[in-house]
Amino acid sequence: MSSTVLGQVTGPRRLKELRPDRLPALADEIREFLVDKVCAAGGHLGPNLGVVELTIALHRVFDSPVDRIVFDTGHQSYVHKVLTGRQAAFDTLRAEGGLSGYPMRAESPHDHVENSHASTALSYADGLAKAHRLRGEEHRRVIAVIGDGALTGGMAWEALNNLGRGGRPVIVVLNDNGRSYDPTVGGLADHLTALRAAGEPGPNLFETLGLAYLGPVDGHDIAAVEEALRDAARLGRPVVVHCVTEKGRGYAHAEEDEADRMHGIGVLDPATGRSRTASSPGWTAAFGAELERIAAERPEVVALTAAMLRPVGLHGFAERFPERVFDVGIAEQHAVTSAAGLAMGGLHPVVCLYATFLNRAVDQIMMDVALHNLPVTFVLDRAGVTGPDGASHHGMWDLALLGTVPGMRVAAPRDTARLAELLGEALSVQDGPTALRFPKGGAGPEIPALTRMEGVDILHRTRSRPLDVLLVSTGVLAGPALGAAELLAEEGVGVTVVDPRWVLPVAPALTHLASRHRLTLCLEDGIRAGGVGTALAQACADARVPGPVHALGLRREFLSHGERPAILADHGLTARSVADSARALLGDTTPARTPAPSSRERTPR
Ligand SMILES: Cc1ncc(C[n+]2csc(CCOP(=O)(O)OP(=O)(O)O)c2C)c(N)n1
Ligand SMILES: CC(=O)[C@@H](O)[C@H](O)COP(=O)(O)O
Ligand SMILES: [Mg+2]
Repeated sequence: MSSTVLGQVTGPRRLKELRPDRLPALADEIREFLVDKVCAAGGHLGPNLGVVELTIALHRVFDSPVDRIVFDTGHQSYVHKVLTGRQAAFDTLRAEGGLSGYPMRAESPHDHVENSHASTALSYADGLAKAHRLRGEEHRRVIAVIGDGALTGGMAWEALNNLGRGGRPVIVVLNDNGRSYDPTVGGLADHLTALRAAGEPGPNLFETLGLAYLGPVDGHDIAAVEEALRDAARLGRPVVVHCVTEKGRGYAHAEEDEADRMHGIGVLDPATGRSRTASSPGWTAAFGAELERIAAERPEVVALTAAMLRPVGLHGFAERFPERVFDVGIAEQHAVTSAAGLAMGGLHPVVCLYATFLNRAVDQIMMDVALHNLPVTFVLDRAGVTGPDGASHHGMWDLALLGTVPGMRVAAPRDTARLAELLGEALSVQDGPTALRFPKGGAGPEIPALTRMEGVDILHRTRSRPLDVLLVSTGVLAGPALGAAELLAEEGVGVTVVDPRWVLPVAPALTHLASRHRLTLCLEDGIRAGGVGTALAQACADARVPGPVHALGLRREFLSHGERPAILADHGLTARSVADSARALLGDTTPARTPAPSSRERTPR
């Protein structure tokens, strides 16, 4: 028999067999395990340290997977995975082919929701409970675990509106640690603070909507949580069990982390809590610094975040201009339409999101901002392949989605110099929305242009060679494009590499340049279907450009977690793969001649 309590817990059944007096030791061992594994791999440490006792109680009271335990956002499901037989897999946490950092149905029947976008759990629970009723499976309980941050998302209240009236016995476990990254904002936060103080005269928000309310419960007292969960299950009606927890509990470096209680960490030294990886100045910091600089000169510039002030680089802005930054909670739809209001009121709002979370607010961008030609600028961090956060975190849809929005202009800087330039250009646009997108992490070296032609940067020309291939690179894919040009030039292939900077709508100069080359390839760190390459192909067809236009981008698939470079390579977005694609596709076209340079190319800057 294993010498540790944790070693004996190979699944929920063994957990249920443990004597209650063994549970504190189990909790301690789980915390030690989490610090060890998450510091080694990176991931969500603070959120999971906060739900150790809560998750133990959940799996002792309920009978997963017959009972369905649904985690909102899913970043706090590591303890759930430890207790459902996956301890050994934690050495592969968030690695390609390894354990996902979120529930993953292929990993376990105990996992249900893989989407890491917040505020969805109560809607899943509502649907599951309806299905159980209609299928005669009402013995299966439905438990949704939602954080106080996720509860600030509108979908959660749409679901509560239905749960309260429906009478279906859904158990909502509110994991209230008082924060998302920062302390949770808004009137709801104030209400929860009053409830946590165990004193809210009269019916609270949940009871007013028709749900029962049990709490506040000390979320770190296993017996108390078990009792509350059993009481909730006996009620046979929708109920909120309000558990008060502490994010980062039990690991001093997390508890003392003023920023975000080690919400999400890289590889750390567990003894010191310090990063083991050197981080180069990244895109996010460059954006934040430039926005601050511009805002100092332009009082009409304001900024919005959806509960991610520091992750999107706005903390400096907030310190300098506290009255001009708005944290709306995890509420991207509200953020966008509130920005429309700010713009209608004469300001120039900058809505700062991770690209993947833009998906949630496309209608608001389309019908609340673009329809009214409002000057709102969207800054999309983590655009393109992100990597370890997996399928619902890759920022791979923004180009295709924004390409459908009339009047939307989208820029993709190739380096931080262009980021500053394009942010300034975006904030000078007053007759419609603009968007700027850049990837996660470190920004590479500056890539200067040879010349600029009607806004399009010419990065490389193979002199005195036929105009065989036009490589249109978007954003940071300028690097692989230039690498491919070098490889092709060694084979006598004439290559021109251009960076349009403003990638949507298609720059007219691009169709002109395409008309002078045998083949055009467009590289994009986004889904190929409906992306920039598709738009360029359509523009070239409309302009009767003879040569073929091919989009090199991401396949229309949900991409699992892994490392960004490997995923890009798998999609043919490396210098060698691009050269191979060009060489193969050139074979299908007729050889070109070496024409004189076009009069449209201005003198080098
Ligand atoms: C729609 C959406 N926007 C933003 C995020 C980024 N995000 C991940 S976790 C998190 C905070 C969640 O806070 P809470 O629900 O209280 O959970 P806790 O981390 O406190 O356990 C945020 C904003 C997200 N996952 N989904
Ligand atoms: C769960 C969630 O949505 C965020 O915590 C996200 O994982 C952060 O991603 P970064 O680590 O790229 O900031
Ligand atoms: Mg929280």
